Amino acid sequence: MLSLVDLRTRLSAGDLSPEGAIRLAQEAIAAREPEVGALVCRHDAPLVATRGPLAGIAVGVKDIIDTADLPTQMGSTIYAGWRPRADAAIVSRLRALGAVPLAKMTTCAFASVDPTATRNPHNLARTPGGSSAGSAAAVAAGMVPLALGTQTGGSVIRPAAFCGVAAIKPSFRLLPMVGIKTFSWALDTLGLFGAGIRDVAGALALLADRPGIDLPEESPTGMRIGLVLQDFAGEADPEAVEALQAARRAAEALGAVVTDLGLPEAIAEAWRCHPIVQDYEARQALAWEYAAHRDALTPLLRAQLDAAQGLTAEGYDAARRQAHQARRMLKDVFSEHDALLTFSAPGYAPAGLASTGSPRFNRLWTLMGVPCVNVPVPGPGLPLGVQVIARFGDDGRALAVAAMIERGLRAGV
Ligand SMILES: NC(=O)CC(=O)O
Repeated sequence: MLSLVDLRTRLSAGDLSPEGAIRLAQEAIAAREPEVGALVCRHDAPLVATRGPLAGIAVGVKDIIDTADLPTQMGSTIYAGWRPRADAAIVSRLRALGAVPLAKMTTCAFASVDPTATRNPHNLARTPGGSSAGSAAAVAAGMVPLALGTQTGGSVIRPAAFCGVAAIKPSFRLLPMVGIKTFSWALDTLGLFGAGIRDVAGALALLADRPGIDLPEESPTGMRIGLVLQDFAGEADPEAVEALQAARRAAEALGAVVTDLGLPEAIAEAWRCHPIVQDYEARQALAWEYAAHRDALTPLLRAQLDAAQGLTAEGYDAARRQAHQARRMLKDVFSEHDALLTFSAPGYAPAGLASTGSPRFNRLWTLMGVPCVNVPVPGPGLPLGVQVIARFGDDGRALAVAAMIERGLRAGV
């Protein structure tokens, strides 16, 4: 994979030019795209800035995020050829930092659940996950060092786990959602994919203009970590359970105190409320598409919006009250824990391309608005990941604990 940190080191040392770094991405895309299918479209001869902390960094942009110089098609025929007038705020930020938004990446239609044609680079007969399918697959295939995705349920963390890459779904609204097609305004969150935790941390610190988010010189010690099985979300597959235990061992070997933690029922109830909030808002956010182009909607999304027609404002308001109560209770949990450790996905990437997998281990945390980091777990089989979660606004701690666990796992402790 292309490491953003390694590329920046070579660029700073003058061992690599910005044009040369972009060429590395273009060559990798040419080599892997035919079998992976992560891209929707790309610049063949991009303008390459020579100044800025991200000069020479090629970025993949999920195709619900507006770009003024490339079409934004939402993964839907309804928006075939659509050309936004302006860049989304995050794309403008990338350009201001010198980065090159090189390609638009495949997405499930409107960032929901209908699968794309993108294949998992680790096993082309399996899904890369969704809805940020192309972003996760492109980083995993070494095509780009950084990719943007979004998460409403589990669309950043789950594909990152399936593809074996690092990713963060940051605290809610840490990054601007201006210029990104809305599915659920209470949930939609921009996320980042990179080769490793340090790559994602460095990118987020720059994009959010918060240097404190980047990894500290020293790994944190004595971290109090709550290991959460989320049994209300169902069982995880044996390989996911083993990956979680390996992460626990790695954390303990590096001085963390890991305790099994059950969550209060009010938080479990909020997990059940996520789909109500999501689908009630999606019904409004996609009202035009549903009214004017229902037959052109992808089948799973069409069924999802059909079912959403029966949701009530009263039910939506009750779900939001439950989420608010759960967020308050989660603050108490984080008064006794520095981070939580849980599953990133139920197990390996599902076989075939018919499903992008289940967000059942992700959706609660999206509703809570807390920072979530996927840590790839090395192993002989298909990629697996575990999820490190910190309190709202403490993205730097989530990344620091994730980097500690990543280091322990890589060292095989
Ligand atoms: N957009 C989403 O997060 C949906 C999903 O988890 O697949």
